[in-house]
Amino acid sequence: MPENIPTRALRLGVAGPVGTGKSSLIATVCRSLADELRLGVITNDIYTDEDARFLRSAGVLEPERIRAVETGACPHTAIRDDITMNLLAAEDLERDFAPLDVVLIESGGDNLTATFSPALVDAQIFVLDVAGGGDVARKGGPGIGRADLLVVNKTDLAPYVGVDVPQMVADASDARDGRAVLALSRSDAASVAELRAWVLGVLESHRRGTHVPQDPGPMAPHFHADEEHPDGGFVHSHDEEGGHEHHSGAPGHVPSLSDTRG
Ligand SMILES: Nc1nc2c(ncn2[C@@H]2O[C@H](COP(=O)(O)OP(=O)(O)OP(=O)(O)O)[C@@H](O)[C@H]2O)c(=O)[nH]1
Repeated sequence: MPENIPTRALRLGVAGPVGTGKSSLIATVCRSLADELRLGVITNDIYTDEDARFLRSAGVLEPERIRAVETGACPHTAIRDDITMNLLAAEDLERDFAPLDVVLIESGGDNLTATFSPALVDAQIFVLDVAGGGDVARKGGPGIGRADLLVVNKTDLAPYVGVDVPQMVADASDARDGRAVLALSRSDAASVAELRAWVLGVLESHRRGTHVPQDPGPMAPHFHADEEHPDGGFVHSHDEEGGHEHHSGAPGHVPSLSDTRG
């Protein structure tokens, strides 16, 4: 019998580039599970509560169960390096609606390689879509390679964008050493049923105390444009321990210790 059976809700992260369908996937999960599970949602946006408002207007949960975290800057930082705002939001939601079964946390969607800290979520889904191109899955990165589930979303659009879905799924499976990949469209009931079954499976092992949160690893160094910065922006890198640094310089600039901005 495992000793650490959790008493709190399963926290499930949903990450992926802008517009790949994270909010819609959360709406789909809520629609398919709201009758049998007690759910809550937290969204992350830089300056707005746009995603929370979308989900509230979709009517998939009571509006009060959907909370927005406004990160102010670098939304990936709020799910990886300094997770305080999200942890407080999750704890508040769990206290206000106790007991909850699952809290879904949507990332800000600002970067292809953003991942959640395993200190914030128990499991994470990384969402790509076919409209981003069939070769995206081959490019790898921590979310694509090591999230608990990779979703290849909007498969209904594949014929219009010339993407071979089975090939994209096979490429993704290769990049993931066999970890789970799901081809999804919100209009394809069979794929929605697979997503639902996956969430229930993770919840079951979370409740048994046998689920072990995995760290996909830190995101790749990337450039933040900033008009007021003398170099036009700065390079943002994350280390294995979850810290992060800002360095002066344009894209391609190799930072040295002396130009670390902290
Ligand atoms: N055809 C099709 N469109 C979809 C599907 N899922 C989402 N979309 C559309 O894709 C667009 C982006 O969806 P969102 O759910 O807002 O994507 P997101 O990743 O949350 O976007 P950000 O929060 O801005 O990063 C919207 O126009 C959705 O209606 C799908 O399965 N099929």
